[in-house]
Amino acid sequence: MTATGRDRHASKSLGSNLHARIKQARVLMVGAGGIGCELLKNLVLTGFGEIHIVDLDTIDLSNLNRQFLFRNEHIKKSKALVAKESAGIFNPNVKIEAYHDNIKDPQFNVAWFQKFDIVFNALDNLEARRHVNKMCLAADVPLVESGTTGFNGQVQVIRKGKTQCYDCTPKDAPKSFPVCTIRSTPSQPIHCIVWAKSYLFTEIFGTSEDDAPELDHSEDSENAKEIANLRNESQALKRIRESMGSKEFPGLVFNKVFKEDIERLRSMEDMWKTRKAPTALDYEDLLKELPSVEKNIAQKDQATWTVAENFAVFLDSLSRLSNRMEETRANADTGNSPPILTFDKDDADTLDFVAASANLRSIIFGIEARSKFDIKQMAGNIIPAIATTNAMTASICVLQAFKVMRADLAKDKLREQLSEAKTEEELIKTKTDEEYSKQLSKAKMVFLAPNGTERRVTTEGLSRPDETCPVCSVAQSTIVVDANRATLNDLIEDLLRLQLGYGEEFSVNSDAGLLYDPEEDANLRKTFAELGLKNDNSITIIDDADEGARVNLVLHISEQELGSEAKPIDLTQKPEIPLKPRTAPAETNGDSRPIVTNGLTNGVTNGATSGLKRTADDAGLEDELIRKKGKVAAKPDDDVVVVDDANDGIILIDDD
Ligand SMILES: Nc1ncnc2c1ncn2[C@@H]1O[C@H](COP(=O)(O)OP(=O)(O)OP(=O)(O)O)[C@@H](O)[C@H]1O
Ligand SMILES: [Zn+2]
Repeated sequence: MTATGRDRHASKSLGSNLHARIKQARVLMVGAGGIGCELLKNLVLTGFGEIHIVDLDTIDLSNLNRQFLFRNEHIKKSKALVAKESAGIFNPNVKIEAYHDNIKDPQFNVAWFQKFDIVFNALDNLEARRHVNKMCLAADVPLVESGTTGFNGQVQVIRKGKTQCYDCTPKDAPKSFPVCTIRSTPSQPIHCIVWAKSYLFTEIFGTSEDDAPELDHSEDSENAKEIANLRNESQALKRIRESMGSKEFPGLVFNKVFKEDIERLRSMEDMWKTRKAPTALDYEDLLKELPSVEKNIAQKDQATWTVAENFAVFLDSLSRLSNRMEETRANADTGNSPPILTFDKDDADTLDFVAASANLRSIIFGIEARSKFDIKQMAGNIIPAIATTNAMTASICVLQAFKVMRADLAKDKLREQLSEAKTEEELIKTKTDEEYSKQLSKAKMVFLAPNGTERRVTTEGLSRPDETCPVCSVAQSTIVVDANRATLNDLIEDLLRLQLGYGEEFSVNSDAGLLYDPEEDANLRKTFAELGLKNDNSITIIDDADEGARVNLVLHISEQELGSEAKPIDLTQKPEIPLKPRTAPAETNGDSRPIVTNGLTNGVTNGATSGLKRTADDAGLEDELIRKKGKVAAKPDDDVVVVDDANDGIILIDDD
């Protein structure tokens, strides 16, 4: 298709104004995985002028079934760079920049985010989502946040000061299990799988179970003694680890965890009054059965293995992993931290070990064994990623972005008209802001959820920011600092007291902790450099005044050498710092108060370990979907809005 042909159709569909804006837009897409590949295709084909892609990962075989920009020959190459190459071919008019980096890297600072008209998140973990949310708030750039889990999907438009941010609604921490259930009283296959993955595997090949998020170590007086016993067991296992590589090693490990520990547990008779007591396994007996086991049993991943088969896979994978540890150790440079292995559902050696160990434990406790295939899903916490869910979600992201851009357009147009009419600047600000809110209220929170046997798209108006949200209900500004000259006292006296009118009761905090409060004045004479405050760091001012306290103020540091006659520290722009809300409106948290309250009909607005697959838990999706489903299901979904203004385009992009 020629460029003009391409433009003609897009312009007709979207309207010439929006289309022109899209062609000039510079957008950022964070994550080039399942949603990202679909989204990039949409952005490129729509004709967004300049697209920047950030992804830290390389392409894996398991990505190819749904991340259609990647092919076999791309395995191990950068996702961002390959996505750029593949999608670039779709539309030569679009400029694409790719970064094979972590979005949390310091090069992607607030000033860098400010270059974009809109940001799209296509991520798979809470931490990165939270980071981009914060950066977009600091840079005052609209964010389209999205996530999918199986058949469920969600898209949310986030705009500073207008809508809820990603952190306005609490997100659940990943599921964890009490340590005693995992270590002493398992009753389900998942308990044995978590034991194999987060305890046995990590004690032998990793660091320590203390790091495993799936294990809840909180003690109460009743289980304190058992937890102490379990610690001793772990210590004993650590000692066995030292004999890795020796002939005795497999027998020592097996006897420890499948015999001695089980016999100790069994001897605690009280525990087994209401439960079936475990039965230890015998290493020597099982060795005798080995010759009868098929050689390629580990490949039969759909079958439920017998005790002997599990034993065979256990020994074989233990030996494969031990050899790998030995090799890593031999190749490691001196001075490095000790070599460790980490569980990866796609790493056959680690999966075989976890599957066989989990099943041996299940057999001991009279729990049904599972196939390796099932265990892979459960250990990887996997809800299968569904290509069509990603595709639908990615298309909704773009439709929502259109609405955000239309709000910008409307605001600019009104500003132009008011300026021509020589309207006062203050009034222009109020009017254009109202217009922006009104237009933005057409954007929606969109849910994709299976509803009975039918899959449906449902929407909900966006809510106003939560006034108690610690992330978005703060004031922000940037300060220029000559770090070798500016002292903490300059910040406090000149900037906070004189320019911003702070009183006596406030504190200054950095990521490292408290820098100043009325009782802590030891740092006053220190310079920013001496305090370790650098470019792109931020400090938070917490107002503790009894009366009229203002919300927290976050100041981003822009380090610059300022001439000796210039002030060593200054604000780039005077921030507006609203008062803290008087009462915490906890009961309104998560409701959908419209972002505009002036009687609009479609009210509303405002308000989903890298490399690991997204789960409902860490994507923070499932609860929210369940919470909303009942409410939105009743909405009629046959509202059709036909727009046929030449400048507004003819396709239907409204979904309310
Ligand atoms: N901090 C980060 N910086 C940059 N990219 C990130 C960051 N965290 C996650 N990502 C990227 O976000 C993408 C999310 O995509 P997706 O959810 O499809 O995961 P995936 O790893 O590609 O596939 P799988 O579903 O097998 O986990 C991944 O490509 C991942 O590398
Ligand atoms: Zn918030």
